[in-house]
Amino acid sequence: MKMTIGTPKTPSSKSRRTPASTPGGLKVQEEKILVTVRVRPLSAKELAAYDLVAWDITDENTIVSKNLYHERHAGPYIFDKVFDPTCSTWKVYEEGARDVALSALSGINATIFAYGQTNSGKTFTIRGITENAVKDIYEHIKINPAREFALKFSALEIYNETVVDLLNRESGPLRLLDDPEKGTIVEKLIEEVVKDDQHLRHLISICEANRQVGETALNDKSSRSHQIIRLTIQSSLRENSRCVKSFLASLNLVDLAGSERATQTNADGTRLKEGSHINRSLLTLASVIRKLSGGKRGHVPYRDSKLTRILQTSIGGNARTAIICTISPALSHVEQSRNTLSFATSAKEVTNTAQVNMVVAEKQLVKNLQKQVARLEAELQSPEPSASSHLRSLLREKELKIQQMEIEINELKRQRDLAQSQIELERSAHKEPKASNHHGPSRQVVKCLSFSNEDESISARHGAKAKARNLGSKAVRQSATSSDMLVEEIRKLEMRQRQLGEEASRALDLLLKEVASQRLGSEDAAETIAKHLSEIKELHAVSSIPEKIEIRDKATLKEEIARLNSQESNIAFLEEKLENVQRSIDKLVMYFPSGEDSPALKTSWKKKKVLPFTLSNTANMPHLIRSPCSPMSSSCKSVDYGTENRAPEMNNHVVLGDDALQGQKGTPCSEQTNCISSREGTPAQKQPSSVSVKKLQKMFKKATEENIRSIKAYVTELKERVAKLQYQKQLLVCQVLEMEANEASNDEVEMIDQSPMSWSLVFEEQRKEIIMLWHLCHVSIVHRTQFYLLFRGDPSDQIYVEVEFRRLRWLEQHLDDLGNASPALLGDDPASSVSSSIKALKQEREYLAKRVSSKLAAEERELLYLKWNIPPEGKQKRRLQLVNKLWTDPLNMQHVHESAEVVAKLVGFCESGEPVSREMFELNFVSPCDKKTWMGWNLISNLLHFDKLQLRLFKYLVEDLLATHS
Ligand SMILES: Nc1ncnc2c1ncn2[C@@H]1O[C@H](COP(=O)(O)OP(=O)(O)OP(=O)(O)O)[C@@H](O)[C@H]1O
Repeated sequence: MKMTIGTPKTPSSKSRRTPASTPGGLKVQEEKILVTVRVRPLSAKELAAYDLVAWDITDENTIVSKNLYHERHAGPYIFDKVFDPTCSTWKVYEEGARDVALSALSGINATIFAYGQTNSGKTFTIRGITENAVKDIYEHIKINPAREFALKFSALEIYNETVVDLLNRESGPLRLLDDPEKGTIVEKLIEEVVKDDQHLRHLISICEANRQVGETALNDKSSRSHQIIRLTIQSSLRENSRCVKSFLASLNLVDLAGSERATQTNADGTRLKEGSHINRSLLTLASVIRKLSGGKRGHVPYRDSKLTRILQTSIGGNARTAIICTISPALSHVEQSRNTLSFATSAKEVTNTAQVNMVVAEKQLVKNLQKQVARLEAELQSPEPSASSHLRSLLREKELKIQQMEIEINELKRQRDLAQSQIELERSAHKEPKASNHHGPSRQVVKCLSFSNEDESISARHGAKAKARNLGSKAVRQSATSSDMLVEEIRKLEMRQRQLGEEASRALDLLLKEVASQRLGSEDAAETIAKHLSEIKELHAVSSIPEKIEIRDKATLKEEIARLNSQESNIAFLEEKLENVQRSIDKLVMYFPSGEDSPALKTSWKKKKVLPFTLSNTANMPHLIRSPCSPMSSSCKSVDYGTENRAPEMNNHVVLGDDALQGQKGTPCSEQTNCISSREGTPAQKQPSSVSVKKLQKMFKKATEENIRSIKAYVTELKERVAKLQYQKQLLVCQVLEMEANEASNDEVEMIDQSPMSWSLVFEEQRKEIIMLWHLCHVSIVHRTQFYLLFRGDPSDQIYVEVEFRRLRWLEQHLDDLGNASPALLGDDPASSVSSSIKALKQEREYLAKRVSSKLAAEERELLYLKWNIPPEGKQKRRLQLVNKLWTDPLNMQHVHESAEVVAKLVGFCESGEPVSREMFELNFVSPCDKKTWMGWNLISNLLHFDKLQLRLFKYLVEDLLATHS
């Protein structure tokens, strides 16, 4: 059967046949391999030997042996073309290779083989084909400016079944690898990007020079190897187009080694070996072709040789293939020529299935289109063909808009009625001048953060809600009152800051006493502590705050912000001092002999959570910030249940209370002399006389150790509270800024109205954005959970949601700008902030994973693993896998909700059963401790880090604001 040859649409092409596969078409085109025969002229040697011409070419497709000696007749052999000795290489290219070769320009793989015995003219022919193909390819590129072409060149040699890179012989033997997409690939084969035709010709010449050649009896420069030159062509339309725009294909130009049998070369051992290898590749090629030409299905031995593995797609695969068989006309080589023609006869029966290869993006495009088609088909078959998902979503959108408009109309109507009734009131007021002003500031609702204590805040909220009801559920903010409230809040915070400072001083006092009474550590330690103490006291003397504040106008508020900002350094100083105290304690703790920290002691410490001192905690607790979920709660409980200091061993009665310590001052105890005088008068004395002095001594030591540890825990707690304070202040500043902004934009409109309905819509939108921002900024998932569960769209949530949204937006922007870091504004190295946020989040997840076993019952755990698709076996622990899945899909609200539920369980959020105050939200960033771990502090550190970034923004904004207003 005659084959059909496709041709790319090139103006220079003498297109005679219908293209097998149009560029861009996806159809798989079946076609036979194009097989031609070229008979070279008799060589000088053959002429000299009076060799006879053994073949007749009866027409352009037929060759037949002359049957000179009336031997068995061979032929006629019919091929796609038979070229006589007078044919030029150009003609051979035009009629036997061109169409196939140029298919590569339109995305179809192409391979041209030269097959024949040694000295028959393979190299001569393939060189000519290559030259002409290069010329045509560049011609085509030139006349197709709309497309962009990218060419890559590679070349290899298979010699003795060893693959060598012809562009880099030194790289040694190359391995063949199987790629699921690309098929067999040659590992580490150099692919040179071709700049132009000259460059390409240069690369070809390098390969020629590098080709393994050897001398045989038949051909002085007989090539003993197979050479494959590969040109990979990618082309795409320069302009975007909706149609398929990018093709990728390879053109292989294959010069095979001599097809004769090895023995015929009269070679020595070495040659035999080469010959056998050559035969192995060629024999495999022949058997592959035989198998495929027979039309039999079954195993095709492609993998039996390197040559057939590499060129697998070219023989019976996704490629267009042409084989030019070269023969000598000489009678002396008639047998070999017959073999070649017999091979060629088989080859022309092989069918290839070429198709246009598109680059991945196009494949994706097609996949998408197929999906779309499938979806549309499904929709067509659905019972409601008209209600496509797109239409439904459009409809929903419209409905929402209508709802919103209705609300707005109602609101406008209501306002009109209100205005009318106010006019009425005004009129009647003129008539009754004594009428009191019922619409004064008391009716205005102020949304504010209240930190004083829970009772206060709750009542404030209730009050606010009651007022809000009076105004018909209208949330109104008015600047003057808000300013007063805010400044008051700031004052409260500062009071608390001072209280914290005082507590820190007290902790230091106690530490000093402990050091003095127990003679712990060195004198240096005592001195250092005394120094810190005086510094803290000094600080508080300096930063004393006026008790009563009078806020009358905006200017005062701005001053307040400026003052507040200058106070930051005091907080930082306090933090630093607490750090120093911490270090002093650490030093002291180091003085204990290592064996002291017995497991029994540890257990006792963990279980009892006793505080050694009455401290000032009991007295101060009501004034301190508490939160049901804050780390404070655990320590508060321990204070409530008693601050008695129990010695860790037995139920002895050693009490190291504050008073006891006071009494011990100046009565140092010396262990070496077994003296227990410092404890005289303490309940320890009441122990039975059988208690040995040594035992008592041990007990004292342990009790002292506990005291120090308690102070340490206490200082930690103070540090956490200072951190929270810091955060609250920043939130306030944010509120102030927001008020200022609102004032600026609403100078004429004094009141900001927002109906509860429109707020709920805004809330939903803003919450979604916040969730996305949390994800992008790697915010703590405990924080996300608490925020998510606390703020569910109540009108009073507005300020919190706005503040959160605002700071996250800034943070996101800041993270975005990392590449162009603006150190002038940001100060520190911002890059570290991203990585540390990610690190902190990772730590947090690890911490939460540890809590899975203790916080969730086995059954509950299993259910969760099932629900969250956690396999029983995996590289990571299941609990970590679970936690790692939480809060990872910000677009899926169900995922978000379920994540929040799991995290809430893990941190024990709200597990105390107490209602959680929104106003206390910012105190709840720390996971409930469990003082056993340091996680609480880790989280707060994370938070601090986060806030420091914000702080820079606030300062910048405040300065900007002040500058604008001044
Ligand atoms: N059609 C042709 N017209 C003129 N000379 C030719 C033709 N074909 C081949 N020759 C000449 O015949 C000789 C052998 O050709 P060539 O080296 O291409 O053979 P080959 O089949 O590649 O041999 P080997 O397998 O040993 O490499 C060369 O000198 C070449 O110039």
